[in-house]
Amino acid sequence: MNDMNDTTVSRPGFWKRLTQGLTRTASGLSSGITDLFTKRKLDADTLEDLEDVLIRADLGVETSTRIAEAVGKGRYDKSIEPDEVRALVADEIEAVLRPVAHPLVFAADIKPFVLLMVGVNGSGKTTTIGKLASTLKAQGKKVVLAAGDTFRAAAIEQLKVWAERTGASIVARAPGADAAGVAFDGLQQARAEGADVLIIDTAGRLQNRAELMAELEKIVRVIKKQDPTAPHAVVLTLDATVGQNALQQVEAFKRVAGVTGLVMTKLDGTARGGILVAIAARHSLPVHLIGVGEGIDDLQPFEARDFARAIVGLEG
Ligand SMILES: Nc1nc2c(ncn2[C@@H]2O[C@H](COP(=O)(O)OP(=O)(O)OP(=O)(O)O)[C@@H](O)[C@H]2O)c(=O)[nH]1
Repeated sequence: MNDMNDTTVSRPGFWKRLTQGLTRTASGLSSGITDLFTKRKLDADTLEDLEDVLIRADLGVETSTRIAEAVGKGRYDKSIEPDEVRALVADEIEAVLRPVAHPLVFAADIKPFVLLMVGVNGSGKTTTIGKLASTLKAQGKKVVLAAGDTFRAAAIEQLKVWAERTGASIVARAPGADAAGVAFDGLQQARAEGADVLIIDTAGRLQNRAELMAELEKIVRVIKKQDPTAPHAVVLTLDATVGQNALQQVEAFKRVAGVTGLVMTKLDGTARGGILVAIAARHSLPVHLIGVGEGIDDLQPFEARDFARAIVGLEG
């Protein structure tokens, strides 16, 4: 089995990118906690304020309430250091995230392993495909990319660039072509080449949900004609900056495409990175990777403890 945790980035480099990327969320949470617990006792009021700080970072009402309760347990009317509160909050967040932190595993006994990438336009699908393709190539795997976002010429071009960069094969047709046809050809080529992994890009026009649904369903149908067990993974990319809207996207793509795991990008672009915690609490879907910056190296394996500590501004 191969997973995406085979990272060449060193631990200090990884931690630096993560904390830098999460600065906006961390400073909101960290200073919120400092303001609340400096020279103040822990009581119902401070806990309510703590809950508000957590909700403002988009952790969701339910999770925020639970965390505030856990922090308060056995500590009423005592003074408590902000750092202790940060540590308690981080522990609670880690407990929510630990069950969902799973690397994307490409089972070696499935050949080709078919990965369907879904997500709205601009959510980071292409960057994720590039990252996965280069990691797989570095592991000596043979990869085929299928340019199934036939709606936009730029999407096809971008994927071609990634194929060139990583040495993956690519199957593409002209803009406007049938996406399911591209997926079908992609699987055929992957089989003919004896490829290990086929990654299929798809369009993400959520504004036309009926059409998108029909297109994704058709892609899945034609893939199954060649391999009834495929797709073996359906990964949804989510842009963290859309906030609560991300929860609706998860619902929609779960229904349409049977999502098996998530990648959350652009956590560096928001002070509300707690949305990942809200999604984890609500959907229990595996989170494979997180994006904390523009570069491909900013797309990192998702580690529950590191994320939990980084978003409250604690050291690793
Ligand atoms: N700041 C930041 N930018 C990111 C991150 N991930 C992706 N991006 C940028 O977001 C933009 C969209 O990413 P793409 O990978 O092209 O997204 P896509 O979903 O394929 O988008 P389309 O090709 O437009 O459908 C690009 O400019 C990326 O560089 C991230 O974690 N942080």
